Amino acid sequence: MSFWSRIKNFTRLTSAKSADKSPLSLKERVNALKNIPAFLKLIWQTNAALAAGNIFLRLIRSAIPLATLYIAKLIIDEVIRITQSPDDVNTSYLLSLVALEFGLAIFSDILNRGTALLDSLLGDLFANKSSVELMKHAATLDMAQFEDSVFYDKLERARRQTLSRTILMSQVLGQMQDIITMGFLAVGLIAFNPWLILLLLVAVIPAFLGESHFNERSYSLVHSWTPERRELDYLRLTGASDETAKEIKIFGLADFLINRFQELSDKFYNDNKKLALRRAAWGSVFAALGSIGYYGAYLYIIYQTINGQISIGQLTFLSGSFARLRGLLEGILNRFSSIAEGALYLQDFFDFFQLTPHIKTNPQSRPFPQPIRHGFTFDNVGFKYANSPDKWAIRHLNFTLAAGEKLALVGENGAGKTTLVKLLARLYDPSEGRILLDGYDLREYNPEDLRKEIGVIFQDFVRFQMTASNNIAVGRIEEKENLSRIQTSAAQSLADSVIQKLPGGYDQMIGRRFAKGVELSGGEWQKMALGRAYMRNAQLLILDEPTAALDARAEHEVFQRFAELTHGKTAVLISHRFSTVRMADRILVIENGQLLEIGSHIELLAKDGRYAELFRLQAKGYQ
Ligand SMILES: Nc1ncnc2c1ncn2[C@@H]1O[C@H](COP(=O)(O)OP(=O)(O)OP(=O)(O)O)[C@@H](O)[C@H]1O
Repeated sequence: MSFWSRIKNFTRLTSAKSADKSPLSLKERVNALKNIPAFLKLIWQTNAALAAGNIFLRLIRSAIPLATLYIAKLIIDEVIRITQSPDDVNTSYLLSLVALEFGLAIFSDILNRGTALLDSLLGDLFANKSSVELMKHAATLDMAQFEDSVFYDKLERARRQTLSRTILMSQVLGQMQDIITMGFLAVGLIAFNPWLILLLLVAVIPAFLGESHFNERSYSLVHSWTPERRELDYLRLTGASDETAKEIKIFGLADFLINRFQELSDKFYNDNKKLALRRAAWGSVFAALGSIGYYGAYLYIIYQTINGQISIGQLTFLSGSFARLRGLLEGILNRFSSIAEGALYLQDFFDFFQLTPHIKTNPQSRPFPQPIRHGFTFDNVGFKYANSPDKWAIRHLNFTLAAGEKLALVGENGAGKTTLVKLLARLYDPSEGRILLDGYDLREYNPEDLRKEIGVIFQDFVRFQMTASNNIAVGRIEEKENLSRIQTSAAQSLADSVIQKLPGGYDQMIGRRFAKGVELSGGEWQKMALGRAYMRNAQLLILDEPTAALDARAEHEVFQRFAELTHGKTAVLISHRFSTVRMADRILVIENGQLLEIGSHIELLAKDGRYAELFRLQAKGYQ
């Protein structure tokens, strides 16, 4: 088991407040710092050699400032010695010191570039790896989770983290380096006068507290704006994309979208501006305090030099050390608060990995029947979508879809046909009742085994911006190199005639998104999608309005083939066209989520109920 898959064990922290907008407490902020070790482990796991090299170079770098300052002190003292003793003008020691400092400068530059290079390589690898892990984890989650806006906010924040976390990585490593550098410099300063260190701390701490306060405010602001930022992204995309351009132009929607974008972005800008102004004002006050501390210490050192207690070389060493220390300490404290802020964002990242699907593989799962013997039985099935908890999408459904049967679902828009099919494919579990397969609850089977045996083409099937051959192969992606299987499936769904007309044939890129892509018509896309169902060769085939965009001749042909090719297989068809529906063995009429009638075309016509009424209504339209 990789570290990534064990992420949740390392991050048993209070979950960051996802949707609420209240600022985070100090405890939550301190708690978030516990994410840093887990984060460092992730980096180490990404590439141990690069991480070790990075730490090694930084360790060496941390000793260089002290060495440089000390050599400078020796140089100044030597220059003064030479100027004060004209009899001894031997400069070889002086020159060797200058050469040493020169060598150190070159070495330091090489080290700087080395760490920058390792940082960027490691950062890129980390960003790639976390994106991959994010996609992998998202793939394990349930449909219902994708329809939940709180989930989307988490996903969104985690997605943003994958890139910006590389900055946090450099910050954490830089922090370690600076702390060691500071240790070296502090030893020198303490040897001279420990009070100087105290003066330094007093000068720097107010700035640190101010910074952490403002970082926390800024995190809360960004956090609370996640839904609005998602809307901003959506508006930006909708306002300028090939998929929306047509309707935006026809309906003249550009101004409507731009105004909404402007309104939201202005509000965010203003909130941000207020915070930035306060931060700048307080920042100046704290910086002035820091300067007072520094110049106080400086005066003290100068005074000691005038009194002859220390040499000019020591003066430059100490004032240099003090200035470096002040810079370092300020940097460390400020960086500490931005690391703490980064750790809060990291919490979002880990939070996402803590989400677990409800529909899981059951370790004692039942082997999937080969072949299905009796079929699927809906036993008082009811379902509510999590985002509409007050409304039953379907309820009290009792019927059996027998093995080998072709069942058509008929009903008005929103009646619950697609929902029924989604339950059959176990994209969701029923809110009440159960669905049985050959007498056992669907939950007793492994969801992956079930999905392998089901081929569903939804009405909103995906128009993959890929080659023609891949568009069909997605029905059974393991067979993507099996051109003859792809071609056979294409022939069965009538997609072959579409593909033959494409300049690149099966290798033709489809869709407008990428260079040289060819766009298809709605019906042509549908034939491609139908090809996926044949590619699948599953025991249960579900076609959810698969022919809505097909012309009359194509539809007739598609269904004749469908009937021949799925002979003996179980199939569910959803269609508003009764010419198609009547070909099914039985028809289930669904109304407001409930079963109204079920029977063959002949039986339902004889019953003279809703089906007969709708059938006659449509037939009249063709007369
Ligand atoms: N993801 C969802 N979240 C919340 N409610 C949903 C969701 N999908 C569908 N619904 C609701 O569930 C009800 C049934 O929808 P369903 O898509 O099953 O209808 P349908 O019979 O397939 O309709 P159509 O003929 O228009 O495709 C509708 O009232 C719809 O608003």
